Amino acid sequence: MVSALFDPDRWRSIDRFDFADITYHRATDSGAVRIAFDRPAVRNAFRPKTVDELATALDHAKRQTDVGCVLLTGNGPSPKDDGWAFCSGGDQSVRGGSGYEYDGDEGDSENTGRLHILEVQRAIRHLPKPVVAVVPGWAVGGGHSLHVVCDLTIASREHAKFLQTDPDVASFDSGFGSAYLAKQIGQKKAREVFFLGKTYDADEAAEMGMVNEAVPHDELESTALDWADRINGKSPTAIRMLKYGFNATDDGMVGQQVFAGEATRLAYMTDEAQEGREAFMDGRDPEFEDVPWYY
Ligand SMILES: CC(C)(COP(=O)(O)OP(=O)(O)OC[C@H]1O[C@@H](n2cnc3c(N)ncnc32)[C@H](O)[C@@H]1OP(=O)(O)O)[C@@H](O)C(=O)NCCC(=O)NCCSC(=O)CCC(=O)c1ccccc1C(=O)O
Repeated sequence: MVSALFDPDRWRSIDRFDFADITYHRATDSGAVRIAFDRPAVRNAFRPKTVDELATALDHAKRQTDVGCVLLTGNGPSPKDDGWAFCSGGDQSVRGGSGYEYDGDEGDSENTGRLHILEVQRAIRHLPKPVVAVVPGWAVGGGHSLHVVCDLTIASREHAKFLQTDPDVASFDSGFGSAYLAKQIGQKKAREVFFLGKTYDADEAAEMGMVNEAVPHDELESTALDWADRINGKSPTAIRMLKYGFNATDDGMVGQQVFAGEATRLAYMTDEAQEGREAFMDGRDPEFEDVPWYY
């Protein structure tokens, strides 16, 4: 069993990868993929191997031109105590002096500590399609930050719990996990999340503005798939440009670069751009006289 909330009739496994810490599935009847943390015994904490696998799955999902939505979730419940989790952040048992450490020779170079969950945050942020955090239980520490950076969050009314423990374990996500959270729920509330470390349920998190909707636990994944279907019914170009437009105001020159890159792609699709390229290849001056100066 992948997860108690997983409907095997609606997903097929993507077998080309040999993942140990995550599961990766493609929806049978919609343009969605499901990436799930698969370490329920430790509340789906991530170790460097988990982060590598996440990055690989996200990159694969990015390249699927018939996939318009990524669902990121956590499998469960825990075989130890039936507890549910989205993700409890970095696995503290493998945290070394300079970051999270690979087990033995898992890493491909020197076993220096890694903090590359931040690269996964950026991958989610820059993915040219929405990523939905599907939260069946605890979202804690770096797991909380992941839900924050996702485009949408849907949460189990019965089991989802949101908690920031970063300052308890002397960690600090001073990027998306906190500063972007403040854009979602306001400065006072975001500071409360980090400075007081209170636990919020799904309804409270929705009220605060960091969760889009709290739904019954049993309906969590089917509702998430409904959202994916809604997204897939819309214009891929419009959704992509909207995502990058939402990002751009907070992402500085990188946000502008990503947005401008997609604008360039659209421009490349015009006769005007074809003329520029063909003129260069023909060794002649380009003829732009017929191109209107749109207003
Ligand atoms: C998640 C809890 C609140 C759940 O509590 P509870 O339901 O009572 O369950 P427990 O009995 O505590 O846990 C069950 C079982 O799981 C193990 N476990 C849980 N979380 C972790 C974890 N993160 N690492 C390792 N193991 C974990 C727990 O030990 C139990 O094991 P048993 O063998 O059964 O006893 C609660 O568990 C909890 O508070 N967990 C710790 C949460 C935490 O502090 N996470 C780390 C925050 S820091 C972080 O995530 C850094 C991320 C990062 O890489 C980063 C890097 C650079 C800049 C920023 C960041 C960033 O923050 O993103």
